[in-house]
Amino acid sequence: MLSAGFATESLPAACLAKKDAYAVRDEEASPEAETKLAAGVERPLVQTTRITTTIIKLYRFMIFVRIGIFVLFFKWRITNAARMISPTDAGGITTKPAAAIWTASIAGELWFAFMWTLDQLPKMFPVRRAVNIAALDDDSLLPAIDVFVTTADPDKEPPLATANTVLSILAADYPAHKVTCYISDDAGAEVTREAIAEAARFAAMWVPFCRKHGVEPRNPEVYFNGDGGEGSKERKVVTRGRYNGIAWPELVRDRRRVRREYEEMRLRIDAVVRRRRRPGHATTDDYAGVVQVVISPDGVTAVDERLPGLIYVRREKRRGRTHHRKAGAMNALLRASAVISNAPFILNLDCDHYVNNSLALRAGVCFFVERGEDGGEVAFVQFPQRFDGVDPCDRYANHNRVFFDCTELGLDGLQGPIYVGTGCFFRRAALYAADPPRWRPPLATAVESAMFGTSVPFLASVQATLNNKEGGGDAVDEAIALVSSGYEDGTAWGVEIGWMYGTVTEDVATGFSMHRRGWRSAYFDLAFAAGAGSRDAFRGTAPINLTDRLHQVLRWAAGSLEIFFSRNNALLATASGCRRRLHPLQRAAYLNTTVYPFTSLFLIAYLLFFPAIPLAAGAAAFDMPPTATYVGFLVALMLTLAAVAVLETRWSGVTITDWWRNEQFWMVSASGAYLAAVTHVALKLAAGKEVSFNLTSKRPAPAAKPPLGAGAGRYAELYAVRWTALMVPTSAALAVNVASMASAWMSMSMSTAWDCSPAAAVRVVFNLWVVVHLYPFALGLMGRRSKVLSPILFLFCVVAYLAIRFLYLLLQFHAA
Ligand SMILES: O=c1ccn([C@@H]2O[C@H](COP(=O)(O)OP(=O)(O)O[C@H]3O[C@H](CO)[C@@H](O)[C@H](O)[C@H]3O)[C@@H](O)[C@H]2O)c(=O)[nH]1
Ligand SMILES: [Mn+2]
Repeated sequence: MLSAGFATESLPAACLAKKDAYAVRDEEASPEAETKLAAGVERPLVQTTRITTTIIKLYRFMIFVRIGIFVLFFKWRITNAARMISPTDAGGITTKPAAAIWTASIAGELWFAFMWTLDQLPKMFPVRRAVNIAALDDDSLLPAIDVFVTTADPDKEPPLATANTVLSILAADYPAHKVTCYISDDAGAEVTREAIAEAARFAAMWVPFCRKHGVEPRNPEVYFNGDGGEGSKERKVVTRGRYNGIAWPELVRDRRRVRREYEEMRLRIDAVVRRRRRPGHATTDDYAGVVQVVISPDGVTAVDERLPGLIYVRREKRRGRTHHRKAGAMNALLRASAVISNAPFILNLDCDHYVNNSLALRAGVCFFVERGEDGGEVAFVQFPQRFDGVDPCDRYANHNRVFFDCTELGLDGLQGPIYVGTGCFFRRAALYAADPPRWRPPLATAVESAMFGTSVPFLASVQATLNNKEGGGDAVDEAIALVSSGYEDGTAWGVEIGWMYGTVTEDVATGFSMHRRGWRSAYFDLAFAAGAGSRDAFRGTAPINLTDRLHQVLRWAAGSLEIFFSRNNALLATASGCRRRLHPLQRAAYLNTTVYPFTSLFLIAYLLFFPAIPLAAGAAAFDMPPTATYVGFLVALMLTLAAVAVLETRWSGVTITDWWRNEQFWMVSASGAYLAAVTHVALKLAAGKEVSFNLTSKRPAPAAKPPLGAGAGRYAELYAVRWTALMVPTSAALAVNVASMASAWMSMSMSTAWDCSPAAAVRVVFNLWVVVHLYPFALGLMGRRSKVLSPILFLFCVVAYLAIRFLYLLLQFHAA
């Protein structure tokens, strides 16, 4: 479709001319691509190294070996099936249900193989990034940044935490006059506004303190009261090391003073929150827009130290009007900031994600100021999402290590990782539906109000941005008009421009809309690049409670399917008829992130129906004796799966435990939450029922009374069970597989005839495989009792018994 104000007719021609769209180029980047601010910078700012170890080569090789086995397996399976189902075959299956099961299982196996391949292929060419932050030491070289923080519910997102996030941004190591922080309050809550005002007051003391002593992290709550998850020890060591000498007593003195002030701020915010809880302070979803300058972008505080600008934004909400959740909030901020600071680059943080490494902003802009290989073509830079307060075992795979530390690295080697929300830097022009310089026709015409809306100052700012000029102003009144609920009516907002609407995972859709235009993106793990023991750029909170976690996964899965059934479908979407702008493997990755919930349909058949049939039917009617070929294939597939996994952990540095957690949680969520997501989206397609955005709670739920011997403890959340319908299919699967094992156990001890059935042996192995995957789920269901009863012991007995039994069986089978 249209791209902002550029002659679109010439686009396909331009695409054809650039045949090799995704090869690494060595030609000069177009002059437009250069940020003029950084003309005199020592290059390169960003160093990209492809991982070329022997391990990665083995890894690629094993992927192809496994795909080869898949091909052979399915060839065998399908010819075999055709013969088996054929009614003329004497030894074949004759009953209809058996034939149906046979067919369904082949379909399922094909799907699993397809998904595995989609998952692995984009990881074959990973890269690592390093940045040269020191090269941007001269502050005049740094571009301006607007930081967007979104908050939506003061109950689930405590205002104190939001205030701390804001403080960590204000205190980040970046020239104050080049940072403006915008906070979007989607609850229209007075309490949030007051908390922000308190934060601004305290910032006058906090920011100079951080700068003077170089403290980390610059989130005061974590600095003073942090639970030491990431190492309070480290904090002390580092600070002491740096303050060898006379400055140490001074830090202690300052720290005490600032801490006292911080505690007072905390108390004041607490008081505001309590006041709000009283009746009469209910929030509504109907209120006027507010844009309030809390700290003026060019203001100087009392202590004569400049602070970054801080703007509180409450977009207008009217009953009966859709507000498009986070995407709508981000778009409102995009417009409001355009007429105030109009920085060329934007950082998005959710209200719980604070700046944990004060160099994060400098690291982020390196990618935009760079003009080398990716010069001027990087639309966004995603940072890994790291979390505080996750239980050490990471029972529900909250850290998503395999995604952040493998998949994103792989995609980074293929033009661009996926945008997954908080912790991401953007190029403003890319959000205005502009094409990257390489695809951009030279003629830039007027910015159309039909797309951008009718605000003249805003259109002027868009024009300035697209032409790489500065421009902005302090049009606060105009900003209020820009956050009105009707501004976007009849425009291209959410469709072409800004954050995308129509899905609850606006992040994936928005990143995709940029990639399809030919923009690249980057992934940067600051802590890894800076070496062992370094600080993550940002940190946030994650739901460690099974119920919350399942709801989060449900939302992601439903949002992904919404994208699949939208104009942003990975297979169909093109930009101006140019298919070549997306790398095919990048497309595969997007396909993967949008179809994965369908896995649940097959998985539930495997986990629930297939094991249940012999139990219910009572007879081994459907037991086909597994042929040696079949068992051979199974073993080969399992071995190659393990080999690929081990090699993957070796090149990426993810631990085997992380990988295993990931596998386990995959089964837990695929059997419950994905299934619900498929249902939701089917309902949406059939009956137009919207998928709801269930905000993730950032505060631990009030812990239930601890039983004797088990205190509330640090991870009390982990043991609070709140039943939800999402748990039903998974619980059923767990029950069926345990029952199936139990019945096998019983018949093994009762009859000897059964012992010789290899079909039953295969089934028990499968049951066992399911149960070990669902083990974290079982722990979750047991809640607090899981601490007392130690289900490990119980399961271990079952497993040990079955293993011995199985070995015995095998021996007998071979002897016979
Ligand atoms: O109407 C809304 C709903 C949400 N939000 C904000 O959106 C953010 C993300 O919400 P959260 O409940 O924390 O979702 P998570 O699943 O934890 O977040 C991940 O997934 C989301 C997409 O589902 C992305 O938007 C996030 O950036 C990403 O971190 C929070 O800052 C909210 O305040 C709004 O501003 N308005
Ligand atoms: Mn979140």
